[in-house]
Amino acid sequence: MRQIKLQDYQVSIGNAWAEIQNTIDFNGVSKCFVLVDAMTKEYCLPLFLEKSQIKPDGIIEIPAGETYKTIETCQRVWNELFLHDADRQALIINLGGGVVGDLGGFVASTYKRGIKFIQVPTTLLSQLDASIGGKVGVDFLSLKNALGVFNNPEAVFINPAFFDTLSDRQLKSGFAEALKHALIADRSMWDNIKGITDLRTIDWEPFLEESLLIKKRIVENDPYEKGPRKALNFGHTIGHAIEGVLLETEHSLLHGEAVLLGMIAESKIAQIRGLLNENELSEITNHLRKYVDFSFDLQQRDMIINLIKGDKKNEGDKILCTLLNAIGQYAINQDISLEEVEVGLIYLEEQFDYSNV
Ligand SMILES: O=C(O)C(=O)C[C@@H](O)[C@H](O)[C@H](O)COP(=O)(O)O
Repeated sequence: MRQIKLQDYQVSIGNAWAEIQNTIDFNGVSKCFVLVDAMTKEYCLPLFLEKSQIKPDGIIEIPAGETYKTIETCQRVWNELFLHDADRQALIINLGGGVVGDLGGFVASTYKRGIKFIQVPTTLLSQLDASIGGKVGVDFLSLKNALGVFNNPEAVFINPAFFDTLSDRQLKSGFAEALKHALIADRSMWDNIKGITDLRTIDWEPFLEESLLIKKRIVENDPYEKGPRKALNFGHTIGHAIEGVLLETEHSLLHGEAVLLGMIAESKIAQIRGLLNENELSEITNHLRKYVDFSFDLQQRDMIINLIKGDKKNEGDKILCTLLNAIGQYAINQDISLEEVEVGLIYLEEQFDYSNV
């Protein structure tokens, strides 16, 4: 078991099951609820209850999938908490992927002006991405995480044991966030990661720790994303827009898949701006493309552009994107034009020839 200490909470990686009950006891909790979605209820909850020996006062279930990361789903959960007479000493354990963690954290942060919560992320994506940094929220008007707050959990329990419940597609999507951490901050991690050929054989505990230490450094330096934390949004200006547009279509993508596409398109923009050279762009594209084994459709350009214009990082009319200026180095607040976005999207289409799915 490994531990990462952040300013006001701790992340345990590995078998720390008994620590979950200890955290509940330490916090003088009146009632404890476990939030699951339909998938984690079936595939993760039995293992979680058996190993942690927790006896929750209620299991609250929401439907699975990004389309349910909405304020309407929050209302259902708030309603359940009221029905169970949850008071301000109640605590929610969010057992699931990014949607459960982000939405559950938001529900907890706003219920009776805030109750405590614990994150038990079950997907590779949520373990690497949403688990630390305190960003909680929901989507709105197709804009990803448009409503939300920064609020830290009491503790985070990460366990690769849950990866047996993940499909290869989910695993690859989650891996995108590790690729992102390496690309923005660690050239040698990138070189190592390029050597990985089979995600199922990774020794996860040290791998997760290395990747999360990058994120920890960034979020502790800038918890409210005034500056350097924007580095973590590399690939997200274009990625979030693609994800949002495709969300309700038959070609919907997982978050990490959209971020992979975003990282490729944004690397092309960095190259035309002279931040990356041709070789670096090819190296990034050639490695990231190994994880792009899904089709995608970028034809709804106007909608993609509209969502890019609504990105949280923008200021006024300026689209402020995070780009790479070398492998392992980032440049925030890059004021990119719509023409450059178009070049990035065309580059993506050319790489994969998925423009006519
Ligand atoms: O923790 C962060 O900060 C990140 O930007 C991590 C992202 O990978 C993550 O997807 C995040 O939720 C996106 O944040 P948002 O504020 O752009 O919605």
